Amino acid sequence: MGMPAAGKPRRRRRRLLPSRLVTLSNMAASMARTCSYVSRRISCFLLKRLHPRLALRHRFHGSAVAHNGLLLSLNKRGILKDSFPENAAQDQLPRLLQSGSQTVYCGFDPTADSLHVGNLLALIGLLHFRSAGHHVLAVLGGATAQIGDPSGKTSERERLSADSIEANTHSIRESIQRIFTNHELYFHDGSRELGTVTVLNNRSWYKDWDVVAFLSEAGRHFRMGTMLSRHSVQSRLKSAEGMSLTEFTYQVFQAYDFYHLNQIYGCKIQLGGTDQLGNLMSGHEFIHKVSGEEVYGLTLPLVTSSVGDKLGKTAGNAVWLNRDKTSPFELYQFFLRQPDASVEGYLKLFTFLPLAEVERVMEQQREEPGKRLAHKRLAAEVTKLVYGKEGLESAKRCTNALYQGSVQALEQMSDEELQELFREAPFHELLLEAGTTVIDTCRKISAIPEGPKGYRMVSEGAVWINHSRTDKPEQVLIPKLHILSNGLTLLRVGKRNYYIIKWLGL
Ligand SMILES: N[C@@H](Cc1ccc(O)cc1)C(=O)O
Repeated sequence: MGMPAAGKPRRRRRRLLPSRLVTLSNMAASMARTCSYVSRRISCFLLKRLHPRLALRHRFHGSAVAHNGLLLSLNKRGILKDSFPENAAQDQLPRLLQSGSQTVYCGFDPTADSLHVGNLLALIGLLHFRSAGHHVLAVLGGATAQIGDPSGKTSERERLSADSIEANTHSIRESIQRIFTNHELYFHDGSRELGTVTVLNNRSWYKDWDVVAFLSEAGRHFRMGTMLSRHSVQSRLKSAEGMSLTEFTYQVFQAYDFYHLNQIYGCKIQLGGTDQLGNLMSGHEFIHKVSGEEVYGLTLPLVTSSVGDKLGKTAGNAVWLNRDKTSPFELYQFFLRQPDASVEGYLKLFTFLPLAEVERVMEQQREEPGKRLAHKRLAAEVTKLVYGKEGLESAKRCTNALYQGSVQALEQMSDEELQELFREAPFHELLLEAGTTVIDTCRKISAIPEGPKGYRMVSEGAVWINHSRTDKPEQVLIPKLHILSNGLTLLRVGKRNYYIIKWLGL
């Protein structure tokens, strides 16, 4: 039997899954039935192995989950933008959330080797659902990254090799898991049972499909007119470059993902950025046609800086969520430096502080703006979520070493932290020769202009070594004072130009 034609009255229809998955999910479902008759224990064990989500749904059924007011609270924090179908956020969705634990998903295409702060809001959105007892699926688009989402892009992405997608998937999976773990460790008060989290890769379900079967079965439920009407398609069709068939089909894959997750995990809610609305709609329509299930899309706002730039993309320098690209110190500094006008909004979006606490922090900030308490709280909360307690300590240590003049913090820094600091300050390795002076050192690393001008800069007090002003150019470097016990010298010229010297041959 083929797929029923689109638009026919709804009834229970055959599942649109590649044969191996059909077998798996049918098996799981029939085992669920068997559970109630035969040995519950054994079957549930097998069921859980085959189909962990089904088993969890049983386990959470009836547990004290906090669904009430979740959407309201997300709305107050500014985390929600639109829902699809429109108005669902006022009516059907709150009812659905109150009826018991739901499964919510959000997808991330591994087109780079790390997520960036722009993706953080989607993860935080998932975590709010998790805190309220709902189950969370983070889907890595190992397959969809090969297609390339045209949403929000003005030109087609370069094709990514399978190897780089694989490597990207690996490091993004690590960061998502780290953030989920940090949330559980540091931001969960234990008063409620957290929902589960599962990280999936959509390659795992496309590898079972052959292309002809996929087009023949899933493809026929998509209408060209609707697909062409999507904003992501329209804007690209008008461009000189146009759009490839590959990109055009992207919405089919994301729609099918939602369908798959709905069938296998009972997932009824998908989160995505505002640019994802078209893809969410495609999923909703597809699922509705094929299985008659009602599902929902929720969009999160695009976070921009006070001057309208995409958050974290200022001056072409993205702020990443992997330590080898953006250190805890850099992430901390990024949030610390946000303009005053953005801080309250960011505290609501990027931290889990209760709104009353945000209000209190802002009150303190208004009383003593110079202390920048709100900025510090924001930076600390985000750094702890992304890099954990250790990461936050490291960020503070680096901040103290670099900006607060703490020699002790400088001496305590680990190699990793030093490397991370070197990303901000140039790093030089120099051989320590007998009689090396302050001016020799400054010249070797080109920290001062050549000739008498540079000499004058030192004697007039523009140069600081390990946080002490050093205005004697001919002074010979003294170990312990100018060279720290870890073989380092931190040199500053003027207010902001830092140089780090690692002395060799000590
Ligand atoms: N299209 C999404 C990523 C995504 C991938 C697969 C999905 O099933 C869902 C979302 C984006 O580019 O942000």
